[in-house]
Formats: sequence, C-alpha cells, structure tokens
Amino acid sequence: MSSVEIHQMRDCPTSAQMGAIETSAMKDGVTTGAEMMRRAGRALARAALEASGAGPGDRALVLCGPGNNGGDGYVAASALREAGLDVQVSALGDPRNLRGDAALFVEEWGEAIAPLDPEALGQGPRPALMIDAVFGTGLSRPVPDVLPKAFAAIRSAPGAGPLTIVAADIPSGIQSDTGALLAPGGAEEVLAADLTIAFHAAKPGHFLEQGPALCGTLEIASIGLSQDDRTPPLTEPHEGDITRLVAPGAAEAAKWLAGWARPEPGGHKFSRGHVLVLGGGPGKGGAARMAARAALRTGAGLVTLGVPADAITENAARLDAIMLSVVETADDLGGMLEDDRLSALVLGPGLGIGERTRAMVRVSLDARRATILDADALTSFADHPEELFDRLHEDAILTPHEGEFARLFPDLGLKSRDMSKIDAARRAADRAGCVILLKGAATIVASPGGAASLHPGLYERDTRWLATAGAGDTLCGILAGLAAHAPDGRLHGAAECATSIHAEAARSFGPGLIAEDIPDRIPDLYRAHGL
Ligand SMILES: NC(=O)C1=CN([C@@H]2O[C@H](COP(=O)(O)OP(=O)(O)OC[C@H]3O[C@@H](n4cnc5c(N)ncnc54)[C@H](OP(=O)(O)O)[C@@H]3O)[C@@H](O)[C@H]2O)[C@@H](O)CC1
Ligand SMILES: [K+]
Repeated sequence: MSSVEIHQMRDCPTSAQMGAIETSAMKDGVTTGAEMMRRAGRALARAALEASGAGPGDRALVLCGPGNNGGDGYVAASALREAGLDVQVSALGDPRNLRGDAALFVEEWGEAIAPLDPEALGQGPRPALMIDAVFGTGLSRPVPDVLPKAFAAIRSAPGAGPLTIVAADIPSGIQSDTGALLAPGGAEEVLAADLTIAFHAAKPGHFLEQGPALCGTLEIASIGLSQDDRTPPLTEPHEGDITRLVAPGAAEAAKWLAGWARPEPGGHKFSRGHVLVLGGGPGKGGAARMAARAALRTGAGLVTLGVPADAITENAARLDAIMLSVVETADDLGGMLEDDRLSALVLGPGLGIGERTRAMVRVSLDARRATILDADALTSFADHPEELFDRLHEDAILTPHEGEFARLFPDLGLKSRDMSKIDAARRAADRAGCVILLKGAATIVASPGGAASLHPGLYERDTRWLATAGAGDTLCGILAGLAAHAPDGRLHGAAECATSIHAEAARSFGPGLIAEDIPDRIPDLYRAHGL
C-alpha cells in the first residue's frame, strides 16, 4: 500500500460548532478552557519561532484582541519571553476588560501592554516576528480601521531583516465560517499572514473566498480535544449541517478508493457499468471526448459517445475503445435508454445550449439513471431553473462552477449570497432535490438535508494547475466512471471520490497540465493506491 493517501474525512467546524466542541469537552472533563488556551498559545509561539528563525534577543510583537483569541496571544507572549525574545504586547481594547481564561493569562504575562497605536508601532524597530491574536472565530463585524493601519505601520517600520507574521487560529478580519474579509478596502495585503496556526481543526474560512489568500501556510495544532488525542469525533459521517473536510491523508484511503474503483473479481464489462456521454455537433466534440475518456479510465466497463450524425466522422477519427452512436434527438436518446444496462449519463460538455439539450435532459432524468448535468446542460435552464428542479431526483447530480451555479441559483451566487459557499451549496441541493458539486479551488459537495463536504485544492493539496480549459469535463467523466456502478443513493460519496481522483491526477502531473493529461494519470494513481 502506498504512503500517498487520497482521502480523509474530518470535520470542518463552523464557529458555533467549534464552540460546542469546546463546551462539550470541558463539560466531560476532557480539558479546561485554560488548558486549551495554554496549548494554543504555546503552539503559536513554537510555530512562530520555527517559521521566523528568531531566537534569544530578537524582537517579537504580539497583537492581542478583546476575546479568547487575544488570550492565546498572551500565552504566546509569555512563551516567547521564556524563549529569550524581547517581546512587546499591543492590545486592541482595554485588557482589563478581559474575562475568564484570557484574563488569567494577561496576569501571567504581567508586563506592560501598549494600546494598538499605528503611529507608535510605525516608529520601529520592526520585529522579527509578529503574532496576530486580535480576532479569531468570534469576529462578528468589520474590523476597526485601526487594525489594518497598525499592520501597515508595522510592515513599513524601520528595521533590519524580514518580518514573519503568524496568525492565531485565522487571520484577523477573515470570517471563520465564510472566508469573507470583513475589513476596509485594501486591507487584504496588509492583514495577510505568512503562517496560520488553526486550533483543533481547519475552519471553512481557511478555504473559502479571501481566506486562502490571507492565511499563508496553514497548520493545525491540537489543543487537547481532537479525535487523535482524547475525545472521539462528535459527529457521524454526513450528519446534516456538519461539513466534512475531504482531503488526502487518511489511512483508509486505499480501501475507500478500492470500494469505488476496483473491478469485482469475476466481473464483466457490463458489471462495471456503461456510461453514455452526449455530445454536440461537428467541431464541438473535444469536451465530450475528454469526459468519455475520463469515464473509461476511471473504471466504467463501456463508454458510448452519442452525437448527431454529422459529427460521427470527426469523432470516429478520434476514438477507438469509446463507442459511437448517432443521437440526433431526444427521441433517439429515449430509444437508447430502453437498454437498462446504460447506467450513467453525462450531459453538458460541448452539448450546446438550447431546446435540443433541454429535451435530452428531460428524457435522461425521466429514465432515472445516474445522471450528471454540467456546463451547457445547466446553462440551458438558466431562464427556467424550476423546470429543471421539478424533474431532478436523487440519482442526478449537478456539477456547476461558480458562474453556472449563479445562473441556476441567482440568489445563492458568489456576488449575491450572504452565507458561506458551503451553505449556498446546501441550500441549492435542497432546492434542486439532488447532489450539487460546486467546483472551485475549494470544491463543495452538498446533498439535500444538509450533508456537505469540502475538498480543499489548496495549501499542501494545491491544484492551481487544474484551472485549465476542459478540466471540468474530465471531472464529469471521472464522476460518471464511478457513478456507473455506484450503489443507489451513493452519489455524494462518488462525487467526493471523483473530486479527489481528479485533484490527485492533476497534482501528479503538475506544471504545464492540460485537461487531456488528466485521464491518463489515473492508472498510475490507482497503482499507487494498491488497486
Ligand atoms: N475556550 C475557548 O473557547 C478557546 C478559544 N480559543 C481561541 O479563542 C478564539 C475565539 O474566541 P472568542 O469567541 O472570544 O472570539 P474572538 O475571536 O477572540 O473575538 C471575540 C471578541 O472580539 C469582539 N469583536 C468581534 N468582532 C469585532 C470587531 N469587528 N470589532 C471589535 N470587536 C470585535 C467581540 O466583541 P462582541 O462581538 O462580543 O462585542 C469579542 O470581544 C478562537 O479563535 C481561538 O483563537 C482557544 O484559546 C482555545 C480555547
Ligand atoms: K487571529
């Protein structure tokens, strides 16, 4: 079995869920608030020393806020002092107003605490490291102007050597549930950290919207309540409203992948499923061909491309193992679907926008196969999304990018939503009555009823090379290849697995990736996972 692992599920808690996890751990006597804060602050100090290379005699600045995030900062300040650094603390708000555990650590710090004054901070000398412990999961409104001003002043203060900024839990200004930056315009650059130490678990805001741009490197520190030390997970897989973080790294990875992709012993090609990809007219076939190739590579036993008669010659010249059929109209498609061995359908890549596509989508959905709707199949319903929603069912899945998503769900699109991308996908899944795979650097899979998972194509799983024409078409194909033999009602899991395969295939290619490369990386990936 490979040491490279493809799939892991962990909770990605909202700020309310994080509060509940902490409260329940304290109630059960697993830990105390002070113990968690001590661990958090010490982890911060350790990481900051390592990242900055600072040592005894170097200057450190700790910015502390008015809540428990500030409490972490006071612990870190004491720990840095213990390590021999010359530490200065600057606070937003009056530290005498701090209550509970944070107040305890203010007392333990016991030295001067300066107010957060940009002018004074700008006089330097610039520190070697700075800890941002102003706001964490409790940020509830835009940060006061003084905060970005103080960051800007510190950055440009006179001093030798570089400044390393380490954020406690999440960079101050990033809303931890949504990733939105709640700060005046232009604050993005000054508030960015070099390293973020998230406590207990990564939060949605580390992956969404402006979050990734401000976090720098992301590391997770245990504070004594995690699954791997003392408490069991508080949630069941796919419980409503819990977001699961699906990322490479877990030991069950190969087993999980094998469950979806490995052929049954003694099986035949039909037992591995038959995928039908519908394509458009002449000169428009590339997207559907890439989806078809990805489906075959992923593990469908047979793949057929259905195209209008005038596109047959072009496609025949390009295809061998993939079969070709004339599908001119929705009636032709209905005829093909009388063969109930056709187990998964892909409609969208290169299909064309308009009535032909709408009619094909209707026939496909009425046939109740695993049906993947993407690209043109979604955009064809932009004017009347209800017509699509009325027909969708639990064996269908929509795979929009943000633009297509906004066309179908205008009130939930990036520009108009007042909730996280995760909640927007959940809301959309409820409205549509099927699984939604909302693509992006962080891809969300959401099911009706609240189950949601987030696949982070960020940080150590960076998938930036996937932002290339046709990559989405190959994701549809991979999903079809899995869905073709997925047990009923398992499309959420198939979508998670497809997203992981797609991302890992792309990552294994790396720089210069084009969409055609993706399907052909899958065999190596499978082999590496012991399939
Ligand atoms: N036991 C635990 O819970 C542990 C928690 N831990 C740490 O605590 C963090 C969560 O702590 P938290 O809940 O106290 O929230 P935090 O982010 O410090 O901010 C809240 C304060 O800021 C204020 N405020 C908010 N927005 C504002 C604005 N725009 N402008 C001005 N003020 C604003 C807000 O005021 P209010 O909204 O109540 O008026 C309140 O005073 C978490 O991220 C982790 O680092 C760890 O130590 C492990 C143990
Ligand atoms: K912070």
